[in-house]
Amino acid sequence: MAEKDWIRRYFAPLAKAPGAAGLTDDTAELSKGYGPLIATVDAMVEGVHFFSDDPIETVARKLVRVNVSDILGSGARPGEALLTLGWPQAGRDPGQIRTFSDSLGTELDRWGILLAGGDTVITPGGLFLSLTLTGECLGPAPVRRGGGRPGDEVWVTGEIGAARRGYLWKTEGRDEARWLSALQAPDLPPLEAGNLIASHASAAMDVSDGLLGDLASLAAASGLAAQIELERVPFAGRATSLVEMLDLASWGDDYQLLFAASPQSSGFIENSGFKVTRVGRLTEGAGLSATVCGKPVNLPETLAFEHGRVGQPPVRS
Ligand SMILES: Nc1ncnc2c1ncn2[C@@H]1O[C@H](COP(=O)(O)OP(=O)(O)OP(=O)(O)O)[C@@H](O)[C@H]1O
Ligand SMILES: Cc1ncc(C[n+]2csc(CCOP(=O)(O)O)c2C)c(N)n1
Ligand SMILES: [Mg+2]
Repeated sequence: MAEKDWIRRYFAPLAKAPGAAGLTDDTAELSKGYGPLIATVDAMVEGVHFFSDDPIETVARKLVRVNVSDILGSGARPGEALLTLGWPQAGRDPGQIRTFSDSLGTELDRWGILLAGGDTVITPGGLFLSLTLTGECLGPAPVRRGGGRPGDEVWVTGEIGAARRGYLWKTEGRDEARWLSALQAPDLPPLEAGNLIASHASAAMDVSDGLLGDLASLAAASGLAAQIELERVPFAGRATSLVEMLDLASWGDDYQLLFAASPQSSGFIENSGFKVTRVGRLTEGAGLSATVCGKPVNLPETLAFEHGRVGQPPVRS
């Protein structure tokens, strides 16, 4: 079996988008709902975003989720997807493509996403994946990082740092095995989080690179300063020291949602039906400052994951 058979057998059955043309044409016609149409793309590379021995099922799940978080964080509902699959020419059984497509199909269904098309290639390197995902805004426009106002409260969904704990377990045998699942396929807030953000957030984004760095980005985009109260952050497990808090809050791979909202919305947000925690606020000024129980803390220079930065851990498999 090769490219054409993989597409026909494994991906065509998933291509439920009305404009997918059964994956037999050059282009897909994308659907547009009532709200503005948005798109995001996130790639995943073996040894950079996942380990070579991660189950192919979780690689498929993570690929979908890292994109869904961007759509929810814009106050939108996921729509249609385009998949790029770069399969290694050696070292990985092509029989895994079937398992990958089964898991991908289940995960796309879970979020109501319809596959519209994609591309399949062989690569001399490791497994490479990229998903492009559209979304339909639930409000009149996407919620941007830059809409925050002075006095807005800052909220985060779910927990922060579970994937970091999974990585420490995998690479150093530190922490507990139970966190590995969060590294392999992050837990996301539910679809309703997109509605909450559309209705109440002045600014929002997903937390992919690290809570502290991402909050600094949101504040900068809004032309404001941000203050974070670290003892309020819903860390996965118990963070017992400042060093641990800073580590969990600056590593990334969380895919939770970070947003700013007027204090008038706080009652509604607290009763959203899923986990959302107030962690800080936006003020006039610039930059990020942090406190623990009211005491200012010094923040490290590096607050987020960044590809290509000197000092980033080496690519590993
Ligand atoms: N190679 C590229 N070409 C065009 N636009 C890009 C490219 N890389 C990033 N961008 C754009 O830059 C902006 C920021 O991208 P970035 O990947 O940092 O977003 P993010 O959601 O925080 O990322 P990630 O989920 O990958 O951590 C987005 O608008 C994105 O579309
Ligand atoms: C094998 C392996 N090594 C390192 C990491 C850590 N990691 C990789 S990308 C990223 C941030 C988001 O990336 P992007 O900006 O591409 O969305 C993080 C925290 C991992 N998950 N697996
Ligand atoms: Mg993002």
